Amino acid sequence: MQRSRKAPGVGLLHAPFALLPMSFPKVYWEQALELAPLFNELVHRVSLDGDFLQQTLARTKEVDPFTRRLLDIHSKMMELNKKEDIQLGLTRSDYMVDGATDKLLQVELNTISTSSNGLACGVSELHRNLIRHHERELGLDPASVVGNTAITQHAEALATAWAEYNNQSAVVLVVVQAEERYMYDQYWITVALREMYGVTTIRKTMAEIEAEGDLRPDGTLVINGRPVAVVYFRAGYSPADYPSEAEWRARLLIERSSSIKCPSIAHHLVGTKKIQQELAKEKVLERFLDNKSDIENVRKCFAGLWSLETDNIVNSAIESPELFVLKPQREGGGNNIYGDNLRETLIRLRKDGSNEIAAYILMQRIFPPTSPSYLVREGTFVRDNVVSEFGIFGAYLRNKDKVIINDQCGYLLRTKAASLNEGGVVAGYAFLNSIFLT
Ligand SMILES: N[C@H](CCC(=O)N[C@@H](CS)C(=O)NCCC(=O)O)C(=O)O
Ligand SMILES: [Mg+2]
Repeated sequence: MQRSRKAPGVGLLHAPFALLPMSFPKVYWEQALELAPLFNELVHRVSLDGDFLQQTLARTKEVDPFTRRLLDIHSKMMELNKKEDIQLGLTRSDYMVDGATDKLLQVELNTISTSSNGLACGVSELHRNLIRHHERELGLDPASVVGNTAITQHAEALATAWAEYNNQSAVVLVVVQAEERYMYDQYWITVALREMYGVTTIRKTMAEIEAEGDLRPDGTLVINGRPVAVVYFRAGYSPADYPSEAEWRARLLIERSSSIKCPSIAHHLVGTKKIQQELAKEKVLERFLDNKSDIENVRKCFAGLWSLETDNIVNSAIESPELFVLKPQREGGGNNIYGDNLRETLIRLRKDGSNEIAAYILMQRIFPPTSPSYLVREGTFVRDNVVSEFGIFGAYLRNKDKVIINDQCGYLLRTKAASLNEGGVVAGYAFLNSIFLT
């Protein structure tokens, strides 16, 4: 409808969901839970190493204007020697079970706008109700559907960060897209913030922040007279979020402020695919994590990750493109390259000999086991053979040397037709799902 995506309550459509929960082996659930605080700590440590971020992304910077703009803001903060005493990271580490080896492999680590934290809770409640309602026919135990703590734990992390900022009249600023199909996912978090913690949130686009935001001499970010304690980015992760210089000025204004950024520019950069690929190289984890078994546990969930500088890998990807995924430094779903398109892109990049290869990474394609499912979209269902991607949200809050929160904070299961390459709910491919442990 005309004003849907702008005005709440107009032109509602239910989010796509799988009709019944998916059985998920407890061993993988526990492994992913154990990894959450390790990835939180890893993201934090890497975000502090500005030179590592700049050097690893230096070649990408030459060919990818979006990443270059992010890096420019990051280097400005380094020049200013800007310190972020209070750091809040709300991340999500996404995994797939590799059918060939039964290993849980990380697809990627998201460090900005990790969404569906709201809707994911709704799906597990919906599944519980359905199973309770049809207990006889289904023969499933409603209590076996794993509850989702994502709303309450995200609200708790944001409220605790707000309290650390220690200004009673301050607000949480939610940075949103001008047209947002997913606004109800966001609302669950902001309603919980108000009702559970009495914390006020305001929703602004980057353009509105540029127009209405100011920095006080002490660094306080003020929007319409309200000091901002926390900036919660639910936009700003894609070039589409920066249609003009105004949005880039807004990002810089936020970074220069004393507000707690979720994420800071450094935290944001840690979530790029190039950094993911660099961290998978020999001995790199040892730079950031101390404990041997932690390093072991993180490393064993890494899939194959390569830059395009390694000829033999590019050759095998050209020969069998179906075993790889070609990834640009983009977030939000729908950006990855598969199959024949992957082969053609690699051949073109090789022929051009251009350094555009630094804009991409190659990743081992993971083939999870398939199972039947009923997928519900716009009130109708289809039965299909599906695969799923399992994400654990992470919350990390630190004030100088004090780690206040370092925990998992809920889960997201996304299910899609096994025949599809791309995933993503907002991107229009995947369906929200929940799990029962087996
Ligand atoms: N509109 C933005 C959507 C933000 C977004 O797409 N985030 C990516 C990671 S960057 C993500 O977490 N996707 C999980 C849900 C999916 O599969 O679509 C919001 O509400 O914040
Ligand atoms: Mg992502």
